[in-house]
Amino acid sequence: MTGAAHDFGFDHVPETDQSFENALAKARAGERLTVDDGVELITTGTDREGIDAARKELVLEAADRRRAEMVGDDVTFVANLNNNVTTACNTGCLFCNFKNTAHLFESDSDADHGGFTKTPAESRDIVADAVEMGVYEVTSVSGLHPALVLDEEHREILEAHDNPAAEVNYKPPEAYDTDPASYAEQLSAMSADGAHVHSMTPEEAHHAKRGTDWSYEEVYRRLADAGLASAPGTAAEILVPEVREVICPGKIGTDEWVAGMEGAMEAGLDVTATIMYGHVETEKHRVLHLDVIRDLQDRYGGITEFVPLSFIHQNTPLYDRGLVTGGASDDEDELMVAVARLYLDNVDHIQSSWVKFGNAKALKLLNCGADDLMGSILSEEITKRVGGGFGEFRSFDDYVDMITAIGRRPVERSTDYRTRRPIDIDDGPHGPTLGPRADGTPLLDGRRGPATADD
Ligand SMILES: C[S@@+](CC[C@H](N)C(=O)[O-])C[C@H]1O[C@@H](n2cnc3c(N)ncnc32)[C@H](O)[C@@H]1O
Ligand SMILES: Nc1c(NC[C@H](O)[C@H](O)[C@H](O)CO)[nH]c(=O)[nH]c1=O
Ligand SMILES: N[C@@H](Cc1ccc(O)cc1)C(=O)O
Ligand code: SF4
Repeated sequence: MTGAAHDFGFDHVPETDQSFENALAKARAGERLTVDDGVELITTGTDREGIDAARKELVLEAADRRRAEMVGDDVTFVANLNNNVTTACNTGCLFCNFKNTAHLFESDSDADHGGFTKTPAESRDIVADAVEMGVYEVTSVSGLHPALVLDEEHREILEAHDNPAAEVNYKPPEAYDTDPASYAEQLSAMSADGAHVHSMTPEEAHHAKRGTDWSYEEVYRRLADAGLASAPGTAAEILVPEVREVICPGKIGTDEWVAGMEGAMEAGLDVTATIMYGHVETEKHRVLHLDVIRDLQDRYGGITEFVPLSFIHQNTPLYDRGLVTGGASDDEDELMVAVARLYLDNVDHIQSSWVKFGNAKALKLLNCGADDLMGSILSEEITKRVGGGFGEFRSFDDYVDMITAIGRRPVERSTDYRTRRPIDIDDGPHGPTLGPRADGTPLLDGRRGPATADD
């Protein structure tokens, strides 16, 4: 926990009855790891202060070998676009600078908040342009706007409350400059041109069922009927209550996050899973988090990939209030990816996120256990707004250059990884072929991605 500026008095500290050597031997033999094993590997031994460089190399090597055994040497990526609907959110997570307080979006506020809300028509136009360019997937994650509801039936239920703003975090669309309409209308707009819509984190699904007794399965079924194809497992952060109390006291708890993911899988959707690490948590919390994910996957099996999201600290309340002094170190990033690969023996794909790591480190992580290099993205907002400086898109030629530079084979994939196309590296320039309108034409030729709508 290099970033933590305080002793938070956590109950979970990295102490074990295991030795580093035994944990490494189990990892190399492909045995299922315990939490203590994971802690020994991610700390390079609790018997030593700090990270031991030689031991770290042994852990990375074991993870790289496991990656090769599980999924081979291909490096995958997807042609995708981020289309986030709104930045309005009152949840107040202390690591997030994506959101803006929702009352700033009200018609009677003249504050310049710098955020946005899109109407379904605007979302549709943005996605249609991207699909025309060859994009396969649209990833959409949004603030919990008080006017956003699941569908019209949900709106009626919320409006029937005596004081919906106080009781169920609901305000009518008329109160705002821009009406985001319902999740169902947004999903229907984003899927209209044939894109795979990857959206609705468990936190958003919780917002989409507030004030009702609907199950997560029911909610995700309705969302799937409206056009949702798979769900991102963000909002996970660190799935240990004592950490959530510090960094996101307004968010759903660990059990609720798990229930949301179960509901999505019960509704037949694929999901991803994430961890956001490198802030106040200890190495023990990181491994406890992996244990929650492995257990969920044992029971449901619908997690297609695990995405380690390294905390970007600039412009966040955690940093501004002096609770952290920075994010994870390079060693911590490498060990997070490696131990995720070794611990999650039931999740095939580990993603290296260039948005969070930049190109050089993202490539290095492909030799530490990761096998997927995310997506073209075209317009990235969450990391950019928080101060991350690694840009907003990667073209297919960028992907081919980067992946061949480390001696691996670039493969375009579908969101669910079930369709793959190895890229013929001699046949450039390269473009997507799996999207509904993709014909191999390059996604971008040095120009910026499609425009985004702003309030
Ligand atoms: C911004 S939220 C949007 C979706 C929805 N409001 C939710 O919380 O699920 C999506 C994810 O972005 C990630 N994120 C936000 N701020 C971040 C930061 N400073 N560094 C790294 N990841 C961050 C978190 O993991 C969060 O769950
Ligand atoms: N790692 C990040 C992602 N990953 C999402 C992927 O690009 C893709 O949607 C997923 O692999 C499913 O196909 N998205 C972000 O916005 N930011 C990231 O850091
Ligand atoms: N959009 C999230 C990350 C994300 C989204 C979807 C995923 O499947 C995975 C990760 C961010 O920028 O932090
Ligand atoms: S992480 Fe999501 S819920 Fe939390 S403040 Fe940011 S947008 Fe809102």
